[in-house]
Amino acid sequence: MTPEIKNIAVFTSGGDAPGMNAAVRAVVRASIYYKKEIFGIYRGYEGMIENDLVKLNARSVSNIIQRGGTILKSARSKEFRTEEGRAQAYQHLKARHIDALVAIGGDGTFTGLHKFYEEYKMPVICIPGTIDNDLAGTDYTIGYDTATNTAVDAIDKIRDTALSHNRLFFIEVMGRDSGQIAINSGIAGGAVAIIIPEEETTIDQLIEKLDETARNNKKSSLVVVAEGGKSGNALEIAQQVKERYSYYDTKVTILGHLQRGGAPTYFDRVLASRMGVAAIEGLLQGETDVMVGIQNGKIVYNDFELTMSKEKEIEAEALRIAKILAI
Ligand SMILES: Nc1ncnc2c1ncn2[C@@H]1O[C@H](COP(=O)(O)OP(=O)(O)OP(=O)(O)O)[C@@H](O)[C@H]1O
Ligand SMILES: O=P(O)(O)OC[C@H]1O[C@](O)(CO)[C@@H](O)[C@@H]1O
Ligand SMILES: [Mg+2]
Repeated sequence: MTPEIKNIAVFTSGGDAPGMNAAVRAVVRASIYYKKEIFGIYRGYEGMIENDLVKLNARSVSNIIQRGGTILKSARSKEFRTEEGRAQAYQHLKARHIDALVAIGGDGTFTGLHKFYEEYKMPVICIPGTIDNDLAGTDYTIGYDTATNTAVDAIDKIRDTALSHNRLFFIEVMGRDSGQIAINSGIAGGAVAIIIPEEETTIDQLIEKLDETARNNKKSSLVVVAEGGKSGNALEIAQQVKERYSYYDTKVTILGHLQRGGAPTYFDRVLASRMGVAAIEGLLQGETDVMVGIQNGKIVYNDFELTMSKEKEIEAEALRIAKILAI
Protein backbone atom coordinates (compact mmCIF):
# COMPACT_ATOMS: atom_id res chain seq x y z
CA MET A 1 0.00 0.00 0.00
CA THR A 2 1.22 3.52 -0.81
CA PRO A 3 2.03 5.47 2.35
CA GLU A 4 -0.41 8.27 3.20
CA ILE A 5 0.44 11.65 1.71
CA LYS A 6 0.68 14.32 4.41
CA ASN A 7 3.03 17.01 3.11
CA ILE A 8 2.83 18.22 -0.48
CA ALA A 9 5.17 20.66 -2.25
CA VAL A 10 4.23 22.72 -5.32
CA PHE A 11 6.55 24.57 -7.71
CA THR A 12 6.54 26.34 -11.07
CA SER A 13 9.21 25.54 -13.67
CA GLY A 14 10.30 26.45 -17.21
CA GLY A 15 8.94 29.62 -18.82
CA ASP A 16 6.39 31.48 -16.71
CA ALA A 17 2.85 31.40 -18.07
CA PRO A 18 -0.21 33.51 -17.23
CA GLY A 19 -2.43 31.40 -14.99
CA MET A 20 0.40 29.74 -13.09
CA ASN A 21 -0.56 31.77 -10.03
CA ALA A 22 -4.18 30.64 -10.32
CA ALA A 23 -2.89 27.05 -10.45
CA VAL A 24 -0.67 27.56 -7.38
CA ARG A 25 -3.66 29.03 -5.53
CA ALA A 26 -5.86 26.07 -6.47
CA VAL A 27 -3.20 23.53 -5.42
CA VAL A 28 -2.69 25.29 -2.08
CA ARG A 29 -6.38 25.65 -1.29
CA ALA A 30 -7.29 22.12 -2.40
CA SER A 31 -4.47 20.72 -0.23
CA ILE A 32 -5.79 22.63 2.76
CA TYR A 33 -9.35 21.52 1.97
CA TYR A 34 -8.17 17.91 2.11
CA LYS A 35 -6.28 18.61 5.36
CA LYS A 36 -2.77 18.31 3.94
CA GLU A 37 0.24 20.49 4.66
CA ILE A 38 1.35 22.42 1.59
CA PHE A 39 4.77 23.92 0.85
CA GLY A 40 5.93 26.15 -2.00
CA ILE A 41 9.31 25.60 -3.61
CA TYR A 42 10.87 28.74 -5.12
CA ARG A 43 12.50 28.76 -8.59
CA GLY A 44 11.44 25.29 -9.67
CA TYR A 45 14.07 22.55 -9.63
CA GLU A 46 16.74 25.09 -8.76
CA GLY A 47 15.02 25.88 -5.45
CA MET A 48 14.54 22.16 -4.82
CA ILE A 49 18.28 21.64 -5.10
CA GLU A 50 18.95 24.67 -2.89
CA ASN A 51 16.34 23.75 -0.25
CA ASP A 52 14.38 26.94 -0.90
CA LEU A 53 10.88 26.09 0.31
CA VAL A 54 8.29 27.62 2.62
CA LYS A 55 5.07 26.47 4.22
CA LEU A 56 2.00 28.05 2.64
CA ASN A 57 -1.49 28.72 3.94
CA ALA A 58 -4.77 29.82 2.38
CA ARG A 59 -3.79 33.49 2.79
CA SER A 60 -0.39 32.99 1.13
CA VAL A 61 -2.26 32.76 -2.18
CA SER A 62 -4.74 35.61 -1.67
CA ASN A 63 -4.98 38.20 -4.44
CA ILE A 64 -2.96 36.23 -7.02
CA ILE A 65 -5.63 34.61 -9.22
CA GLN A 66 -5.56 37.64 -11.54
CA ARG A 67 -1.78 38.09 -11.69
CA GLY A 68 0.58 37.02 -14.46
CA GLY A 69 4.01 35.48 -13.77
CA THR A 70 4.43 33.20 -10.79
CA ILE A 71 4.75 34.15 -7.12
CA LEU A 72 6.89 31.02 -6.67
CA LYS A 73 9.24 32.25 -9.42
CA SER A 74 10.56 29.94 -12.09
CA ALA A 75 13.86 28.70 -13.48
CA ARG A 76 15.51 26.41 -15.97
CA SER A 77 17.86 24.24 -13.93
CA LYS A 78 20.88 22.64 -15.54
CA GLU A 79 21.78 20.82 -12.34
CA PHE A 80 18.47 18.96 -12.15
CA ARG A 81 19.37 17.31 -15.46
CA THR A 82 22.15 15.49 -13.58
CA GLU A 83 21.71 12.51 -11.22
CA GLU A 84 23.66 14.37 -8.54
CA GLY A 85 21.35 17.38 -8.78
CA ARG A 86 18.25 15.23 -8.43
CA ALA A 87 19.80 13.32 -5.50
CA GLN A 88 20.44 16.59 -3.70
CA ALA A 89 16.87 17.71 -4.36
CA TYR A 90 15.57 14.42 -2.94
CA GLN A 91 17.70 14.72 0.22
CA HIS A 92 16.30 18.17 0.94
CA LEU A 93 12.70 17.11 0.32
CA LYS A 94 13.13 14.06 2.54
CA ALA A 95 14.59 16.16 5.33
CA ARG A 96 11.53 18.41 5.14
CA HIS A 97 9.19 15.36 5.15
CA ILE A 98 7.76 16.19 1.75
CA ASP A 99 6.00 13.12 0.40
CA ALA A 100 4.47 14.31 -2.89
CA LEU A 101 5.21 16.92 -5.56
CA VAL A 102 3.02 19.03 -7.82
CA ALA A 103 4.93 20.55 -10.75
CA ILE A 104 3.47 23.33 -12.89
CA GLY A 105 5.37 23.63 -16.16
CA GLY A 106 5.87 22.38 -19.69
CA ASP A 107 7.26 19.29 -21.40
CA GLY A 108 10.75 19.78 -19.96
CA THR A 109 9.36 20.09 -16.45
CA PHE A 110 7.35 16.87 -16.87
CA THR A 111 10.44 15.09 -18.24
CA GLY A 112 12.48 16.08 -15.18
CA LEU A 113 9.62 15.08 -12.87
CA HIS A 114 9.35 11.67 -14.52
CA LYS A 115 13.08 11.03 -14.06
CA PHE A 116 12.81 12.02 -10.42
CA TYR A 117 9.85 9.69 -9.95
CA GLU A 118 11.68 6.78 -11.57
CA GLU A 119 14.66 7.30 -9.28
CA TYR A 120 12.90 7.99 -5.97
CA LYS A 121 9.31 6.75 -6.37
CA MET A 122 7.93 9.84 -4.65
CA PRO A 123 4.34 10.47 -5.87
CA VAL A 124 4.41 13.28 -8.43
CA ILE A 125 1.89 14.98 -10.68
CA CYS A 126 2.33 17.59 -13.38
CA ILE A 127 0.02 20.47 -14.30
CA PRO A 128 0.64 21.73 -17.83
CA GLY A 129 1.61 25.39 -17.46
CA THR A 130 3.20 26.73 -20.63
CA ILE A 131 2.14 29.20 -23.26
CA ASP A 132 3.37 26.76 -25.93
CA ASN A 133 0.38 24.35 -25.72
CA ASP A 134 2.79 21.70 -26.96
CA LEU A 135 1.76 18.79 -24.76
CA ALA A 136 -0.25 15.91 -26.17
CA GLY A 137 -2.90 14.60 -23.78
CA THR A 138 -4.43 17.99 -23.08
CA ASP A 139 -6.40 20.21 -25.41
CA TYR A 140 -5.05 23.28 -23.62
CA THR A 141 -2.14 24.20 -21.39
CA ILE A 142 -2.39 27.01 -18.85
CA GLY A 143 -1.24 30.32 -20.36
CA TYR A 144 -1.82 29.47 -23.99
CA ASP A 145 -5.16 31.25 -24.24
CA THR A 146 -3.80 34.43 -22.67
CA ALA A 147 -0.63 34.40 -24.78
CA THR A 148 -2.61 33.86 -27.97
CA ASN A 149 -4.96 36.71 -27.08
CA THR A 150 -1.94 38.93 -26.45
CA ALA A 151 -0.51 37.97 -29.84
CA VAL A 152 -3.84 38.72 -31.55
CA ASP A 153 -4.00 42.10 -29.85
CA ALA A 154 -0.50 42.92 -31.12
CA ILE A 155 -1.29 41.67 -34.63
CA ASP A 156 -4.40 43.91 -34.73
CA LYS A 157 -2.25 46.92 -33.86
CA ILE A 158 0.37 46.07 -36.47
CA ARG A 159 -2.42 45.69 -39.01
CA ASP A 160 -3.25 49.40 -38.60
CA THR A 161 0.26 50.34 -39.72
CA ALA A 162 0.36 47.69 -42.44
CA LEU A 163 -2.89 49.10 -43.87
CA SER A 164 -1.92 52.73 -43.55
CA HIS A 165 1.42 52.24 -45.32
CA ASN A 166 0.66 49.37 -47.74
CA ARG A 167 3.25 47.21 -46.03
CA LEU A 168 3.99 43.54 -45.59
CA PHE A 169 4.66 42.59 -41.97
CA PHE A 170 6.26 39.40 -40.72
CA ILE A 171 5.20 38.90 -37.12
CA GLU A 172 7.07 36.34 -35.08
CA VAL A 173 5.21 34.68 -32.23
CA MET A 174 6.52 32.33 -29.54
CA GLY A 175 6.28 28.56 -29.40
CA ARG A 176 9.51 26.65 -29.21
CA ASP A 177 9.13 24.07 -31.97
CA SER A 178 5.38 24.57 -31.82
CA GLY A 179 2.99 26.35 -34.17
CA GLN A 180 0.01 26.44 -31.78
CA ILE A 181 0.13 30.16 -30.95
CA ALA A 182 0.96 30.97 -34.57
CA ILE A 183 -1.89 29.05 -36.18
CA ASN A 184 -4.64 30.45 -33.99
CA SER A 185 -3.32 34.01 -33.68
CA GLY A 186 -2.80 33.90 -37.44
CA ILE A 187 -6.38 32.87 -38.12
CA ALA A 188 -7.76 35.36 -35.58
CA GLY A 189 -5.51 38.14 -36.88
CA GLY A 190 -6.39 37.53 -40.53
CA ALA A 191 -2.89 36.56 -41.68
CA VAL A 192 -2.29 35.87 -45.36
CA ALA A 193 0.14 33.09 -44.44
CA ILE A 194 1.06 31.26 -41.23
CA ILE A 195 4.45 29.61 -41.06
CA ILE A 196 4.72 26.85 -38.47
CA PRO A 197 7.32 24.15 -37.71
CA GLU A 198 4.76 21.37 -38.20
CA GLU A 199 4.25 22.21 -41.87
CA GLU A 200 6.81 23.05 -44.54
CA THR A 201 6.29 26.37 -46.34
CA THR A 202 8.97 27.21 -48.91
CA ILE A 203 9.92 30.77 -49.81
CA ASP A 204 8.62 30.03 -53.33
CA GLN A 205 5.21 29.07 -51.97
CA LEU A 206 5.12 32.15 -49.78
CA ILE A 207 5.99 34.51 -52.64
CA GLU A 208 3.42 32.80 -54.84
CA LYS A 209 0.74 33.40 -52.18
CA LEU A 210 1.75 37.06 -51.69
CA ASP A 211 1.73 37.60 -55.44
CA GLU A 212 -1.66 35.96 -55.85
CA THR A 213 -3.24 38.12 -53.16
CA ALA A 214 -1.59 41.26 -54.54
CA ARG A 215 -3.12 40.44 -57.93
CA ASN A 216 -6.41 40.16 -56.02
CA ASN A 217 -5.94 43.80 -55.12
CA LYS A 218 -4.51 43.26 -51.64
CA LYS A 219 -2.47 46.30 -50.62
CA SER A 220 -1.00 45.12 -47.32
CA SER A 221 -0.39 41.76 -45.72
CA LEU A 222 0.47 40.07 -42.45
CA VAL A 223 2.45 36.85 -42.22
CA VAL A 224 2.60 35.14 -38.83
CA VAL A 225 5.75 33.11 -38.21
CA ALA A 226 6.30 30.68 -35.34
CA GLU A 227 9.78 30.83 -33.86
CA GLY A 228 11.90 27.81 -34.67
CA GLY A 229 10.33 27.09 -38.06
CA LYS A 230 12.16 25.11 -40.74
CA SER A 231 12.50 28.07 -43.13
CA GLY A 232 14.14 30.18 -40.40
CA ASN A 233 12.93 32.90 -38.09
CA ALA A 234 10.86 35.89 -39.16
CA LEU A 235 13.92 38.04 -39.89
CA GLU A 236 15.49 35.38 -42.10
CA ILE A 237 12.26 34.68 -43.96
CA ALA A 238 11.56 38.39 -44.47
CA GLN A 239 15.09 38.88 -45.82
CA GLN A 240 14.70 36.06 -48.34
CA VAL A 241 11.31 37.38 -49.48
CA LYS A 242 12.66 40.94 -49.76
CA GLU A 243 15.50 39.81 -52.01
CA ARG A 244 13.10 38.29 -54.51
CA TYR A 245 9.83 40.19 -54.19
CA SER A 246 9.74 43.97 -54.08
CA TYR A 247 6.02 44.69 -54.36
CA TYR A 248 5.76 45.53 -50.66
CA ASP A 249 7.74 47.56 -48.20
CA THR A 250 8.57 44.76 -45.76
CA LYS A 251 8.88 45.00 -41.95
CA VAL A 252 9.43 42.52 -39.14
CA THR A 253 8.07 42.54 -35.59
CA ILE A 254 9.13 39.95 -33.02
CA LEU A 255 6.57 39.81 -30.24
CA GLY A 256 8.86 37.90 -27.85
CA HIS A 257 8.33 37.86 -24.12
CA LEU A 258 5.43 40.27 -24.07
CA GLN A 259 3.38 37.16 -24.89
CA ARG A 260 4.33 35.55 -21.58
CA GLY A 261 3.16 38.32 -19.26
CA GLY A 262 -0.07 39.93 -18.21
CA ALA A 263 -3.27 39.02 -16.44
CA PRO A 264 -4.60 35.57 -17.36
CA THR A 265 -7.86 35.40 -19.30
CA TYR A 266 -10.96 33.97 -17.60
CA PHE A 267 -10.30 30.77 -19.57
CA ASP A 268 -6.80 30.32 -18.15
CA ARG A 269 -7.95 31.14 -14.61
CA VAL A 270 -10.72 28.55 -14.74
CA LEU A 271 -8.49 25.98 -16.44
CA ALA A 272 -5.79 26.52 -13.81
CA SER A 273 -8.32 26.30 -10.98
CA ARG A 274 -9.76 23.05 -12.31
CA MET A 275 -6.36 21.52 -12.96
CA GLY A 276 -5.00 22.57 -9.56
CA VAL A 277 -7.85 20.88 -7.71
CA ALA A 278 -7.62 17.85 -10.03
CA ALA A 279 -3.89 17.53 -9.31
CA ILE A 280 -4.46 17.24 -5.56
CA GLU A 281 -7.48 14.97 -5.90
CA GLY A 282 -5.55 12.79 -8.36
CA LEU A 283 -2.52 12.53 -6.08
CA LEU A 284 -4.69 11.62 -3.11
CA GLN A 285 -6.43 8.94 -5.19
CA GLY A 286 -3.09 7.36 -6.10
CA GLU A 287 -2.36 8.98 -9.48
CA THR A 288 1.37 9.39 -9.95
CA ASP A 289 3.81 10.20 -12.74
CA VAL A 290 0.89 11.62 -14.70
CA MET A 291 -0.06 14.96 -16.18
CA VAL A 292 -3.46 16.50 -15.58
CA GLY A 293 -5.11 17.32 -18.88
CA ILE A 294 -8.37 18.58 -20.26
CA GLN A 295 -9.96 16.76 -23.18
CA ASN A 296 -13.32 17.72 -24.60
CA GLY A 297 -13.98 19.76 -21.46
CA LYS A 298 -13.28 16.88 -19.04
CA ILE A 299 -10.32 16.42 -16.68
CA VAL A 300 -8.07 13.46 -17.54
CA TYR A 301 -4.80 12.03 -16.22
CA ASN A 302 -2.25 10.91 -18.80
CA ASP A 303 0.88 8.99 -17.98
CA PHE A 304 4.31 10.18 -19.03
CA GLU A 305 4.72 7.80 -21.98
CA LEU A 306 1.35 8.69 -23.44
CA THR A 307 1.99 12.41 -23.06
CA MET A 308 5.53 12.46 -24.43
CA SER A 309 5.41 9.72 -27.04
CA LYS A 310 3.44 11.80 -29.49
CA GLU A 311 3.76 15.31 -30.77
CA LYS A 312 0.77 17.53 -30.29
CA GLU A 313 -0.74 17.98 -33.71
CA ILE A 314 -1.96 21.17 -35.26
CA GLU A 315 -5.63 20.63 -36.07
CA ALA A 316 -6.01 19.86 -39.76
CA GLU A 317 -9.21 21.90 -39.72
CA ALA A 318 -7.30 25.00 -38.58
CA LEU A 319 -4.73 24.60 -41.35
CA ARG A 320 -7.46 24.11 -43.92
CA ILE A 321 -9.54 27.14 -43.01
CA ALA A 322 -6.46 29.39 -42.72
CA LYS A 323 -5.78 28.66 -46.41
CA ILE A 324 -9.40 29.09 -47.53
CA LEU A 325 -9.60 32.50 -45.87
CA ALA A 326 -6.28 33.88 -47.17
CA ILE A 327 -7.20 35.13 -50.61
N1 LIG B 1 15.68 15.54 -19.67
C1 LIG B 1 15.57 16.18 -18.51
N2 LIG B 1 16.06 15.62 -17.37
C2 LIG B 1 15.97 16.25 -16.18
N3 LIG B 1 15.42 17.46 -16.04
C3 LIG B 1 14.92 18.06 -17.11
C4 LIG B 1 14.96 17.45 -18.41
N4 LIG B 1 14.37 18.30 -19.30
C5 LIG B 1 14.01 19.37 -18.59
N5 LIG B 1 14.32 19.24 -17.28
C6 LIG B 1 14.14 20.22 -16.21
O1 LIG B 1 12.93 20.94 -16.40
C7 LIG B 1 13.21 22.34 -16.49
C8 LIG B 1 12.17 23.00 -17.35
O2 LIG B 1 12.24 22.51 -18.69
P1 LIG B 1 12.20 23.52 -19.93
O3 LIG B 1 13.22 24.58 -19.71
O4 LIG B 1 12.31 22.69 -21.15
O5 LIG B 1 10.79 24.23 -19.83
P2 LIG B 1 9.32 23.63 -19.96
O6 LIG B 1 8.92 23.01 -18.67
O7 LIG B 1 9.23 22.79 -21.17
O8 LIG B 1 8.47 24.97 -20.12
P3 LIG B 1 8.44 26.00 -21.38
O9 LIG B 1 8.73 25.22 -22.62
O10 LIG B 1 7.07 26.57 -21.31
O11 LIG B 1 9.47 27.04 -21.08
C9 LIG B 1 14.63 22.39 -17.05
O12 LIG B 1 15.25 23.61 -16.79
C10 LIG B 1 15.28 21.24 -16.29
O13 LIG B 1 15.65 21.61 -15.00
O1 LIG C 1 13.59 33.24 -23.09
P1 LIG C 1 13.24 32.03 -22.33
O2 LIG C 1 12.70 32.30 -21.00
O3 LIG C 1 14.33 31.02 -22.30
O4 LIG C 1 12.04 31.36 -23.08
C1 LIG C 1 11.85 31.21 -24.45
C2 LIG C 1 10.98 30.04 -24.71
O5 LIG C 1 9.97 29.88 -23.73
C3 LIG C 1 8.73 29.70 -24.34
O6 LIG C 1 8.10 30.91 -24.36
C4 LIG C 1 7.83 28.84 -23.55
O7 LIG C 1 7.60 29.40 -22.30
C5 LIG C 1 9.04 29.26 -25.74
O8 LIG C 1 8.02 29.47 -26.66
C6 LIG C 1 10.29 30.07 -26.02
O9 LIG C 1 11.10 29.52 -26.99
MG1 LIG D 1 8.73 23.25 -23.21
